[in-house]
Amino acid sequence: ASSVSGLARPTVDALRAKILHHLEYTLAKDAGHSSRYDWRMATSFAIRDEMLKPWFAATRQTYDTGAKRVYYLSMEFLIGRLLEDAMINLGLHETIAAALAAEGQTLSDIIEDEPDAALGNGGLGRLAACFLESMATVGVPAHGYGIRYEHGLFRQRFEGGQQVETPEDWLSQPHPWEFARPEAAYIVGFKGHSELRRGKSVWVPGETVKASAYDTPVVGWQGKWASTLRLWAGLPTTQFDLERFNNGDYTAAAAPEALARTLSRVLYPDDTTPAGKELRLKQEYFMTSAALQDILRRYQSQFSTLADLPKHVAIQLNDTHPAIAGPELMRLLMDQHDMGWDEAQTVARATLGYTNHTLLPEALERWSTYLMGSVLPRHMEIIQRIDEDHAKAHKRPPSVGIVQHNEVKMGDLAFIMSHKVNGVSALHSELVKETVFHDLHKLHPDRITNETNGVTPRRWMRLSNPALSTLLDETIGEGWTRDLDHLKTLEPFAQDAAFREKFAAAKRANKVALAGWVQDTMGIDINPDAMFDIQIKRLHEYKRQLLNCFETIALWHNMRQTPDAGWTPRVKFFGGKSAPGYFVAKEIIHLINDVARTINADPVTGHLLKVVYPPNYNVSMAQRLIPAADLSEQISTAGKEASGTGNMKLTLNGALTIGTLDGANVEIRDLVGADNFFLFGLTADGVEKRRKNINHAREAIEDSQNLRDVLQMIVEGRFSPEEPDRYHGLVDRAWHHDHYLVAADFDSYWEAQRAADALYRTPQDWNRKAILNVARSGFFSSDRTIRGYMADIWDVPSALKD
Ligand SMILES: CCc1ccc([C@H](C)CC(=O)N[C@@H]2O[C@H](CO)[C@@H](O)[C@H](O)[C@H]2O)cc1
Repeated sequence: ASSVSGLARPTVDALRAKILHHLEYTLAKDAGHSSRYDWRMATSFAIRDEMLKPWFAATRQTYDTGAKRVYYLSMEFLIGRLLEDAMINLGLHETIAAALAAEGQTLSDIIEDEPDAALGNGGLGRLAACFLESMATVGVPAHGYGIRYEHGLFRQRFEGGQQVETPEDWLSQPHPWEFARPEAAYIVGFKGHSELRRGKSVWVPGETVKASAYDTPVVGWQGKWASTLRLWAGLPTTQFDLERFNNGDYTAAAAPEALARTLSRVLYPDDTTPAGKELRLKQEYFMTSAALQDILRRYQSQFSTLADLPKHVAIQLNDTHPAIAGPELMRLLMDQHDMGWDEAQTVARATLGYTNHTLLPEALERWSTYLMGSVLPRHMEIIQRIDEDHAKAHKRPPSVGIVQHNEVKMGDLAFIMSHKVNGVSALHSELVKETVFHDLHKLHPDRITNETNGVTPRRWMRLSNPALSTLLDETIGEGWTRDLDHLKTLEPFAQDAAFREKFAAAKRANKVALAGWVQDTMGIDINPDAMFDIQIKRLHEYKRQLLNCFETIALWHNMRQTPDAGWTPRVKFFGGKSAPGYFVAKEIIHLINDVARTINADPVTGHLLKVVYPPNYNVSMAQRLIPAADLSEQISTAGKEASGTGNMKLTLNGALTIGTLDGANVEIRDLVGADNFFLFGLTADGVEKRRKNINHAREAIEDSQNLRDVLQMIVEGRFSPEEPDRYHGLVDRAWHHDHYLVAADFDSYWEAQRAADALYRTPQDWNRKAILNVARSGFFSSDRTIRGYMADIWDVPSALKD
């Protein structure tokens, strides 16, 4: 296989010299007086130097060949740490470890010292990060465009069991993986008005900022190719106002700077309900406009005819957050490049693709026409006219329309301005056709397609789970890292007792490591032979952490009554942040922590059940928890989780799933086999039907002794003796406003959990099923997902010749 760089790997001594070089010449530190930070930075710069080769080569080849480019526009990139990922993809992990050891440094300590780049909320942001790495591995000439937030997703800590947020400040230390690109800067306007000049609309912005670029290379597996993540920072367009400063009006003097920086100051921490704030709309336009200006500048440096843009450029919108791209691309083509209306619309539509990641009505962005009209007056004009064109071209039912009830529906705008729209799992894409875009689907029956999500096996297996990865390499060779379908060859080993032993040993080693970390960081003693039952994801009612919490209480209650009944010991892990303003989710966090405090202090069940909720769940913590999981909790109300990606990561790391027929759970179960999956609960259709019975919760509770006991204990303050009525609201909602059918699914969930208990007591059967889960989940590689986008949406070939 030819790699663009095709260069030999540096030796231990060469890398050791490089690290010492950077320590001395880049950090101006002498090895004897260097902190862990210094060693991390020097090591990062040494690795970064190795990333430049494939990066330059990929960039050069793309220019030389005039290859079609892919641009991924996203308000979020949940990257995590980069040092170890870069080492793994460059095949330098052992080499660096040896080089550092020779200098008395421990690689794992240096890796731990790196802050997560938490530039995202959850699934959508992490998917974007996995896609960048997969595009670099598959060989797609790709750029990601986003915002260089000074503050990523908030830090979570618990005070009295309640979530408290503090600002995240990953940039308080220099970030070694970015290159400032001050030459790549664009003016972005806001407000003002648009006027007709010689029959042409011209926008006169009321305020402007400068978007300045920072580039981070993302190398693929074996350093054969690389993609670029370009993040924009806000800078003032006006000079520092010295005169005002000299007149002592310091704040006014600094105002332009402050205003500009607010655009890239902080990530909005909502992952379902749009904040609907003006600053958020400005952030979305800021990122999108800078990206499109940069894309057209690069395009025109290679090609002359803008009408051919769709032949050479594919732009993917990561949800509606960059949906202003439709009107903005048309504005640039018309107002700055004199293209006609119809041609500009056709060119834009042929270039754009839109991915929908949620069906939750409250998550669909709608901007008031007033706000859109005041912040982006020219775009409001263009949106109106796009809507009129669409109305003229299609006999539309009243429900269809971008502008309705004084709101701009960004979903409809993205749909109408894209040549392809996709959902993120087979079930979700069908539900998108039947619900959120039902009428538009009728008008454009071939526009919606499906691209089931995936995850990168480099970070989520080879990096996170070296124990399993080494076992796979020894058993089926290491080809799986580039082509995850190779896992299929593992299938026969499920029947091999010796292999099952080794597989179980790898899992147990990860569980022992996690138990040590839980002891060190939380002082909780957990048994590594207990079943590690893990639910890690953002806190949201539809994800039903509450159902898991209710089952935990019921299990504890039953264990207490018959502690010697041969219960399967369990450790329940929870991990996840709630949006700061999401009161109900924060109450669920409080209850889980109150339940954990009570159960973990109970001597009767101490050896049978523990509940662990480490604060500040993030990418790096996921990498620590997932390899140690036995049971993966994917228990959302059917029809609500668009796909899920944690479910894929846990399956690929040998966990069995307990889940509903929702999102990608459906495809996981189809591939791993129904008898290797703990299914429970209503289907998406079943949910709609059951909801029609307004007493569905009360009836279910009255039918379930277990659930009634649980609610009784909670309402009595069993878990909040210091405030017995703390959860009266929560219990009332469980009886009367159980929108996500926690009660209706409780008993079947309980049964499924007991089935998991029983299987866990027969390790041979458990491990055989776990091995089959790994062997049959190669489909969930984000490389396969990217190849789907390349074929179905972007029409882009790989730049790598195999
Ligand atoms: C504007 C507020 C906001 C911010 C983010 C979002 C995202 C769409 C929420 C999200 O992360 N969705 C998740 O996307 C994953 C990747 O496709 C899916 O696997 C998850 O099922 C979906 O919830 C919605 C609304």
